Amino acid sequence: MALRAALRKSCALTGLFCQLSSSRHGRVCASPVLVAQQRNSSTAQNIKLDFDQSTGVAVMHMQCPPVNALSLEFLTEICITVEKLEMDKSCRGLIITSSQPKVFSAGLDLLEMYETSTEHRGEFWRAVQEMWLKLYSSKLVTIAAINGSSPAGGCLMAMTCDYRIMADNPRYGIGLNETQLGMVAPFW
Ligand SMILES: CC/C=C\CCC/C=C/C(=O)SCCNC(=O)CCNC(=O)[C@H](O)C(C)(C)COP(=O)(O)OP(=O)(O)OC[C@H]1O[C@@H](n2cnc3c(N)ncnc32)[C@H](O)[C@@H]1OP(=O)(O)O
Repeated sequence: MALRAALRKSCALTGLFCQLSSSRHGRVCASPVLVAQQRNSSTAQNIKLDFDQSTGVAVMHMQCPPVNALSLEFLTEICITVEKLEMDKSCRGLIITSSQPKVFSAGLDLLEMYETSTEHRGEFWRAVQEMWLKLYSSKLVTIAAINGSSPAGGCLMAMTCDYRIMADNPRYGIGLNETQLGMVAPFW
């Protein structure tokens, strides 16, 4: 049973990798084939979603300027998008990438933790937890196409995907640097 599930995931993955290509400028991008075959395209405020029903692959472009900082609102949008895709039986895989130049995600929105109420911060951290648990436990094959810097919460997001592909550019950094900000991840 477990083996069958693993095989299913791996077959779906082969299809997903075929749709990723990288340009000479160190950017990872969805192949033009995907755009041409696209059946469904929807846009939430900070997310552009391209879903190709013929392959079952969705591409979630994060477009929350300037650096895709993960605010409560943005985290909620991400969770709702993943939930909707999971409910669609024709969707097998999800590629997460960024529309912002040079940055995949700057991590948690620092302004959400600064001079906000205890109640708001509680809601915010619950949304952080929901985001990574949702991705980590998703039945979809998930790939982070990391086309820019991805510190802290951005790294967490990428780590909770099944696979990560990062653009080969020495200017792009990735890692869990939040302790440098004096921040300790809460006990969940
Ligand atoms: C199981 C649990 C495990 C782990 C728990 C995870 C805990 C996670 C914690 C966090 O994520 S805390 C956030 C940590 N993030 C950072 O430290 C990133 C800081 N930012 C940068 O390093 C850079 O901004 C950059 C992302 C590399 C982009 O650099 P660039 O030169 O392109 O842009 P610039 O620095 O000029 O920034 C533009 C603009 O964006 C604002 N900004 C940047 N990061 C954030 C952020 N995280 N939150 C809110 N806003 C952010 C920055 O202030 C600039 O705004 P301005 O134009 O108004 O000045």
